[in-house]
Amino acid sequence: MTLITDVRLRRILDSRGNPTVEADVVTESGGFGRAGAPSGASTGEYEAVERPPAEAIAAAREHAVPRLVGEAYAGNQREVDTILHAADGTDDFSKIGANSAVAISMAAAKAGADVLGAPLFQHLGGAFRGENFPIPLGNVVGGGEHAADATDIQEFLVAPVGAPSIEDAVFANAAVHGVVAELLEERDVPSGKGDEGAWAPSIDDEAAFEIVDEAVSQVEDDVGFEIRFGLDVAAAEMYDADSETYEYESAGINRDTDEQIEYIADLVREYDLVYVEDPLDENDYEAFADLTDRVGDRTLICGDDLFVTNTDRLTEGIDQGAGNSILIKPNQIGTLSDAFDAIELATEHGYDSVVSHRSGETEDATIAHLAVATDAPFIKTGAVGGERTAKLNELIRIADDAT
Ligand SMILES: O=C(O)[C@@H](CO)OP(=O)(O)O
Ligand SMILES: [Mg+2]
Repeated sequence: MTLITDVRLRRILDSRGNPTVEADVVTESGGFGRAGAPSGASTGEYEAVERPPAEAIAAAREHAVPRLVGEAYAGNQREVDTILHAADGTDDFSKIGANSAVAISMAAAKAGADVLGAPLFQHLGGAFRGENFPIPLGNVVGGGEHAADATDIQEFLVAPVGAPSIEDAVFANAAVHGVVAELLEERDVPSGKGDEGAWAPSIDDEAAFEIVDEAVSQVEDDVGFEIRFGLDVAAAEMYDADSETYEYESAGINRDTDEQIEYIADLVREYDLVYVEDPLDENDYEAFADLTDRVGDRTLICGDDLFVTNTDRLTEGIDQGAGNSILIKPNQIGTLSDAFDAIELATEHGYDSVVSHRSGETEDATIAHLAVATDAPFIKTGAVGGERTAKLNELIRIADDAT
């Protein structure tokens, strides 16, 4: 029933207004799945390769589609993803593009779920999933590669750790986003939004810490459950290999690796941060391990550009004690099966998985299902904005048995 009878690929717009790949997968019995590839701005050096969409589509039509149509079963995700790898033939999807690969992989999963008549999370995770929900990390202030003339730290992320339900959690994050706007206005700081819908004011990181800390406390008092916050430093974007320093442009400060470790450890203690992503350069496992030694017992040290959802890189991290958490972005590695493998390896070794959006997104909500299917403790998918709320609202629907 899930034999694939058609795969169609097209260019659509992503949230930045750039083209991206959308895939439709149709099965013999009329099952249908559609998925769009997201796209990063602060991409890791070791990610699978995103090709220009028109080229990725042409290459996938030539090499992958003929191997799938009439040959593969959408309900057999491993088979679909193995074929995508074989059709590509490289280590990093540089032939058909990780954007074509991930769109087809996710569309096939949805077509498989459609034939089964099951919600996607159940098709992917089994009958006993759907009870636990990830804590949503909501980006409320940001800069870095996601907005010009804003904070050096890329993302200030609200974590409603005490929320009694996913609905309460999602609304709490949106409330903090709203209070941040009020606090900026009180200080006469004008602000637009960055790529992920976070406020992107022209302030330094110190001011951002004060504002987010205050906004979190206000909303915590209102809602009556614990809310904390964390960061995506995206430090690889700040790191200058020649001077071997992290450049904080808005503050006019450069920190060497030891100073960076000390600075982040101090922030963790001062603000009781629950989460710190990419605090150090993507090539520096050793510094990650050092920081994890110091504060890994009280916060998550998460590798995004460090691990790129790649089991080889995660294995290296596990061996060295680098971090205690991994960001999971299916398009970084190219298929859902690969993303699953990374989550399973992480779980086996006590690393928390954080399923994540990209800064360039579509309305696709697959990551909401992936997080529930794998029982991931966190999801990072923004706080507001249509392409972000697509995932958040899908989590609310899953909890309401309405998918
Ligand atoms: O760095 C990140 O974690 C992501 C998502 O927030 O950004 P981008 O998609 O630009 O890599
Ligand atoms: Mg990141």
